[in-house]
Amino acid sequence: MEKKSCMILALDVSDREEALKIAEDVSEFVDAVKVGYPLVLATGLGIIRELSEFAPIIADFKVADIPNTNHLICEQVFEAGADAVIVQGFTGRDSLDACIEVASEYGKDVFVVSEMSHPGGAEFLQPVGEAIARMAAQAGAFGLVAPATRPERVKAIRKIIGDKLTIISPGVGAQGGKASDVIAAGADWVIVGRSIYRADSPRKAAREIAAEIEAGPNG
Ligand SMILES: O=C1C[C@H](C(=O)O)N([C@@H]2O[C@H](COP(=O)(O)O)[C@@H](O)[C@H]2O)C(=O)N1
Repeated sequence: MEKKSCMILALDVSDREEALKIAEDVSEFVDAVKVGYPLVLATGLGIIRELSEFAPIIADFKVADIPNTNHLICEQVFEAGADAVIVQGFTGRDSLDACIEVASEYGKDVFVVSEMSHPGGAEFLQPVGEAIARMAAQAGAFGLVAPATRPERVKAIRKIIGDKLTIISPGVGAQGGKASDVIAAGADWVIVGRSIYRADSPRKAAREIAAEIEAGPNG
């Protein structure tokens, strides 16, 4: 993923035409589009290849099963044309290895969820987030998902992994996180959904957030 705007669009809409229109309208301001269950369950897996015309696609399926099932899921994800997949890390090293093995066969990337951005993310996952980050680095993952709502956690995780892994951070805007703050804390990309796709003009919203990132936290 080429870093231009440091922004990833979370395209959590459920209409195919709307998804394609928004992706086209904001494509110059985002470095990738994250597609998850809301859009895929509504429109089918083919949307991944359709959207890949506009940007690299991160398939956010939070893959979290036994190694064999993880292997089978990741094969389908990359066959569908995704450039990366988001997996959970709490299932342990063998399950993560299965995802990374498939990704390397396809020349694609794996992002591992270390900690989550919502309030419940502090209950069970945050206490083991740093251990998951270490495991992901040792396993050869491409990157981590870490919360833009807790920039201090991003800073702590960045300290652990150094520049070995890429950090993508959701939770900007609708969840209260600030894009420039979490980039300053050590994230490489922010993931933005509702603040863009619910805006009257998604293109204008994306341009404004990209400008905020460019200007920095004190800009
Ligand atoms: O901890 C996480 C993991 C997960 C992810 O990115 O993997 N996300 C996703 O990031 C997007 C934020 O959307 P919005 O809040 O900007 O509308 C949604 O697609 C969420 O599913 C989080 O929000 N927090």
